[in-house]
Amino acid sequence: MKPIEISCKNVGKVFTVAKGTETVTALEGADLYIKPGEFVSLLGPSGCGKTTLLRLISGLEEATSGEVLVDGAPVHEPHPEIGVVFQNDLLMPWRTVLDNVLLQADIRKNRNPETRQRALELLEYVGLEDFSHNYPHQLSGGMRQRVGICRALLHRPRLLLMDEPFAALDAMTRDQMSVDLSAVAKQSGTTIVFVTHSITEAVFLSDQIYVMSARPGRIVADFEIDAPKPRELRHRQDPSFANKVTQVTEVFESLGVFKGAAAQSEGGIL
Ligand SMILES: Nc1ncnc2c1ncn2[C@@H]1O[C@H](COP(=O)(O)OP(=O)(O)OP(=O)(O)O)[C@@H](O)[C@H]1O
Repeated sequence: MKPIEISCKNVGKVFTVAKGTETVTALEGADLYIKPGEFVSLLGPSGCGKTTLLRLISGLEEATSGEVLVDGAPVHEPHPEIGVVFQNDLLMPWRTVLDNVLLQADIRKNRNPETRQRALELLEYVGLEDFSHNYPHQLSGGMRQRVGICRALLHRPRLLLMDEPFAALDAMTRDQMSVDLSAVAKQSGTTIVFVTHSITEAVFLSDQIYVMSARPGRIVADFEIDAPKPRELRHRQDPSFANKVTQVTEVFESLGVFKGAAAQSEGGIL
């Protein structure tokens, strides 16, 4: 499995809305490069075009300007070797955990002893070996997201796209999922593009962070994180981690996404 390489050159996306009478510029002049096997986060405020950029990379949506290249070739349709994990786990409630993981095998018509074995191994890897015959409603939110990750990894995707996969989880589960994902990323070696609003999550997980401005989304900064992987929660206490979080936070402050407490206390309506 050779992980996918991605480059976006001056990519823009304009949506036509209101029955064709108005347009929304979701993305403008986005440039980025993702090395094969890299873990990259797209980080930015709500509505800045993170999901749009992810959909352009996946081939589900076409750019209105610029180019999206996957392994050097322009993307015009969904790539077959992609795995996707969304904020909502989208598990099928009538399928068991194992059958949910095997969904991709059923769609690709290759359910066989080998894919079943791989599904069971993936479930064991994420600590769900005792739940393979349970149904989604019998699991916690974190467990369901783990099933979703196993399902996305079943066919050994060369690219894993994750759109705020932990957004609906409580803080402690989210921390554990980050640790688990760091290990999964290292072991699978696949290229991962991860959308998040969380600065600490992005710094914890990524090799590279692309910071996006508010709409129309532009890439305004990028940061390289070269800490060894897989990462553990205690690494968040390292001075280098704190420095990186501060640097990224300062970019958002300079963009006016975050305001200081002094600015907040002006006005006196409380
Ligand atoms: N299919 C669409 N048709 C029209 N406008 C769209 C469409 N998809 C996205 N947009 C608009 O494009 C902009 C960017 O949306 P997008 O979902 O990419 O942002 P985001 O950064 O992922 O947001 P969030 O963090 O809130 O999920 C928004 O203004 C949104 O309303």
